[in-house]
Amino acid sequence: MVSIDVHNAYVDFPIFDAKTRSMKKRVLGKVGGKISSDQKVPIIEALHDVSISLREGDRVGLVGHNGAGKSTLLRLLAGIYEPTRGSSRIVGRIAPVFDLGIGMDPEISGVENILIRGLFLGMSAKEMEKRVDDIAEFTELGDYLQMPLRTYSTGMRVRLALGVVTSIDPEILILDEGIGAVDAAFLNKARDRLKDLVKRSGILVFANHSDEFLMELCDTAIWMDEGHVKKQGSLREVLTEYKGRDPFENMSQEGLERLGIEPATTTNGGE
Ligand SMILES: Nc1ncnc2c1ncn2[C@@H]1O[C@H](COP(=O)(O)OP(=O)(O)OP(=O)(O)O)[C@@H](O)[C@H]1O
Repeated sequence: MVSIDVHNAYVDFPIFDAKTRSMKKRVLGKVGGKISSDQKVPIIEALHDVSISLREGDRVGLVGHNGAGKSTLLRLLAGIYEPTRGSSRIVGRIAPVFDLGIGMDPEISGVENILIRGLFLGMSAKEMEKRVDDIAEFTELGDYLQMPLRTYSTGMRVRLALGVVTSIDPEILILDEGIGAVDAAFLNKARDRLKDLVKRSGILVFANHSDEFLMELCDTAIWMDEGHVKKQGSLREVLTEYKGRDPFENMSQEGLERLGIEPATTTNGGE
């Protein structure tokens, strides 16, 4: 059974080369974790006393302002960072998708990159061999799949990367912003594959700034603020408090239809 348990975890980054030269005017900081300078070396407190328990079937969206600690938390949940203090216990095979293009080699072909990227995401060579034709078809890259990756445009690389990412069978799927940054037309095509991917995953943790995208893939959320968990609950509840308005309010007609929500439910006692 997959699970993630984080107890009273802190992640600190000591900064050994912080500049001591003061500025003429003190600038008030609004983003980022707290910087403590009681010690000789300034320390950025990226995560502060975080406790989270996730189980099979949990689909969690991560929201918060720039520097709130979302990426650091994702890295902690993926086992990439160890807590400076506190504990984290992760049971299950993790597929961390922080950057779609990571692990791609420009000198080898598209097909070879599909296989290697799959291994990087925890699949076996045999499993990837079985999936390669389906991925190739999805990307619509045709003969380009035999060409070195350096000949691809940015969008072509994204197609390849998204094809691989949506073909894996992760027990724990950790998705960072990047995946929402692909071109809208192709994302539409990838939407069903992404949804299937999430259905196959034991646990999903997904950091994204788009309400629509979050609502499509997640049902609960965690709001990070200055390195700590400010609120945890249903996605709608957390988004409403974080944004100061109901996320359904400004959603496009198409978005509402896709989520299977009647537009009338978003207005106050509307027809
Ligand atoms: N490798 C690092 N070294 C030093 N400080 C870091 C490092 N990574 C993150 N931080 C700091 O930790 C805090 C949290 O950063 P993090 O990247 O987790 O925020 P975020 O919520 O993902 O932000 P954004 O939405 O801007 O990507 C910030 O203050 C940042 O400066």
